[in-house]
Amino acid sequence: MIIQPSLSLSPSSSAPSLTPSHSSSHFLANPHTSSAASASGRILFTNNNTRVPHILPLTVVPRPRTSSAVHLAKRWPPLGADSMNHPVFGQSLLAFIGEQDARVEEGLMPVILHLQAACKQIAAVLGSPSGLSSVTQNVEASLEAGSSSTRDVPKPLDIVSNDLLKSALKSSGKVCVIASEEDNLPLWLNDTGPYVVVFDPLDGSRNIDASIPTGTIFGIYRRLEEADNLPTDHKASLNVLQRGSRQIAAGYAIYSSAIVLCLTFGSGTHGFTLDRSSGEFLVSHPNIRIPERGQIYSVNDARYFDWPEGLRNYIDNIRQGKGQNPKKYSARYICSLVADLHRTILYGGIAMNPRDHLRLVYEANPLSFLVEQANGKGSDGKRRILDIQPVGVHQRLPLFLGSKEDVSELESYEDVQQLINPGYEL
Ligand SMILES: O=P(O)(O)OC[C@H]1O[C@](O)(COP(=O)(O)O)[C@@H](O)[C@@H]1O
Repeated sequence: MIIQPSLSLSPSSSAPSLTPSHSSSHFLANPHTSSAASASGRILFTNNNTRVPHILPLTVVPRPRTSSAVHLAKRWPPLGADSMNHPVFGQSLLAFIGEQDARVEEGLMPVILHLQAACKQIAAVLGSPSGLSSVTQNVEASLEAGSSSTRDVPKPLDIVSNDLLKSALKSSGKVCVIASEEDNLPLWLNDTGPYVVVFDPLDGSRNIDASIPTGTIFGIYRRLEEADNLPTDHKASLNVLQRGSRQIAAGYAIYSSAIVLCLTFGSGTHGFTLDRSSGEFLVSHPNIRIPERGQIYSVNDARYFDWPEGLRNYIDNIRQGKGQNPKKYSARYICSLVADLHRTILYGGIAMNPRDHLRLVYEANPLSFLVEQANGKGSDGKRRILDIQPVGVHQRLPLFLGSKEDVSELESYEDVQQLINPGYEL
């Protein structure tokens, strides 16, 4: 069985197409297309004044078993025999969350399934020529903003991704409130949805024009029933500003040479790779364990001279093999948080941004929860991320994620948070 969104294509459409006017995009559906095409999220956008794309409720469609697991095994030789011999290797996401006892509470399943459908749709748009046509628009947007930096200018694909996720979460019927990086305020959806979802629709989008990997990040909480009788604005804030330790699930999707969805439901972290032939996410990285210690650090070290002494000493030491690990570390920095973290989760080491830049609510908290569930550690350099009480939806902080021993060693230098934050141009 697979679950697919009851949506599809205009009969004439075989590839996603994004009109130049992203703000009026509309998602068209045709129930007669093949399930693989639907599940891979082929999308047609047209200009018709409808801002939020429509995603209809999910339905279950029978599907014969395929040899997808065999293809996956060929694709991931570095995982080794352990992962591939794991009993859930190659299982579909639906089977994984549906068949494993108590892995996911029943009410949460529609939320996860709508989220994964939205991620497939985002991936489809990102991978389409019309998605790439946003390059021109980005340049124009930058010029309009009177700056060479596009940091604060949302790109068309940020907005499209945001709209897809919002529509998906709304359609699930299970979400009372959402908070997105792209929206100033939380959005109250309904009074009875048992879940709260926070998300960054498209992290790393400054890289998009060069086809560098990007990602979607999300965290899920239970609705605070004790706030039910408060005014909407108030209860919306309280619900989205819960401590990260209260998350019941979190995930990210990385859009790269493979599209991988990493999820935790509070008991381990698992990776699912999109099988393009069937359009399904299949278990490819069961029960990920970050190595206790790695040999890679990831940071924008052009900022070295703005760093405090503790951080400079730490990086100087691990580069030279003078840290707790006698091996010399290598540097890797993509400047795309999800991609830098995904590598760190698989290979070990530490990924960081020491300045107040990344967002607590929808970046640091979900990623820390995933990392902890994979045996790693998430810190702001002084405190466990998941213990910090958020005070604002878009609150920023320094972030250090990765192998337990590497993050603990970093913390032992104490003075590791970059306090100078001039706002860099690139
Ligand atoms: O400029 P820096 O400090 O290297 O920051 C890069 C980080 O910013 C991000 O691009 C996120 O920034 P935005 O949320 O402003 O897009 C991350 O993906 C990346 O890790």
